[in-house]
Amino acid sequence: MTVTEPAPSAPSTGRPVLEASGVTMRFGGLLAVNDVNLTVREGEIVGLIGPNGAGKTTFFNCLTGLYKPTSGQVRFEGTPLPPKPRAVVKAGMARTFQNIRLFANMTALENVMVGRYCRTSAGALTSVLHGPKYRREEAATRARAQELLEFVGLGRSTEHLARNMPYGDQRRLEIARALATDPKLILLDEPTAGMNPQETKQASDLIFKIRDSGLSVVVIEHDMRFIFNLCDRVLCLVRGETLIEGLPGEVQSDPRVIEAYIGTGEDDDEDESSDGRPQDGPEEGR
Ligand SMILES: Nc1ncnc2c1ncn2[C@@H]1O[C@H](COP(=O)(O)OP(=O)(O)OP(=O)(O)O)[C@@H](O)[C@H]1O
Repeated sequence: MTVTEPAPSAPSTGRPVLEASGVTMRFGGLLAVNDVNLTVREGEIVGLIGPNGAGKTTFFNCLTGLYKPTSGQVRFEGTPLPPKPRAVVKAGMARTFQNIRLFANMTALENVMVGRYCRTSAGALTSVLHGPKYRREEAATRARAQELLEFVGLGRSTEHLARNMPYGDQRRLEIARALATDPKLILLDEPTAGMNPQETKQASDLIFKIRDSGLSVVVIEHDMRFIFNLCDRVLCLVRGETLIEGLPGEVQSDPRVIEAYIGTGEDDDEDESSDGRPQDGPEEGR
């Protein structure tokens, strides 16, 4: 796992935005996440890595209110977060999903406008009557959505239907929609999955730009080069538990991390594909 470019410098010790303590999630007899702690500070980019089934997405789901953790607590800017997705978004936390979840038959602009509605105040009646308040808010929502599309590099695709957009653009559109909720923290679940190297580079540039605009970022990825070049800190989960949390260089060189991904060699017959590559290994620089 070698990295050619240096990792960005670690941010100053900003205020904690997100504090997860002792988060545990059990599905019947399966302990998917076990006593995981994570603090994300203002302006930080934190990476979450681990082999398939390590509990990364389950942990994200606990942070964003999709799952009520079996035990543990999630605090956002010092206040406990109720395990409800809407409350989490209102508090200032947005996310994207491993599998793209856009409104396929809506335009890029409409998709981003949908994300914006959690911050508008026009009630149902005002919306139906299309009164002046509704029209003012609608115009502001449209303008902000346009601005966000430009921010993510999709300024020329506003009227394209989401389903007709290239894969990398759809991922960027999802990020724009998440940004439309005015988050302080954004969680990205495998933002470069299926991307070619050029799209991956653009994704990393966009995440730096998001951080530079004042947000904190947590990102799940299997692409190790991407993670170690991007993040200020990295948390590695294995079988639902924290294996190590530290600076990218520390995590990258920890033999337990390498072992967790590629195994000790004892199970080679089971773990390797026919061409000898580990099936569940880190996808470096894909
Ligand atoms: N809703 C659920 N019900 C039961 N088991 C689940 C559920 N969601 C996840 N799991 C199990 O919890 C464990 C952790 O899964 P999770 O998807 O969080 O891992 P991951 O690290 O995100 O994996 P990947 O990198 O493959 O996306 C796995 O064993 C998975 O099968």
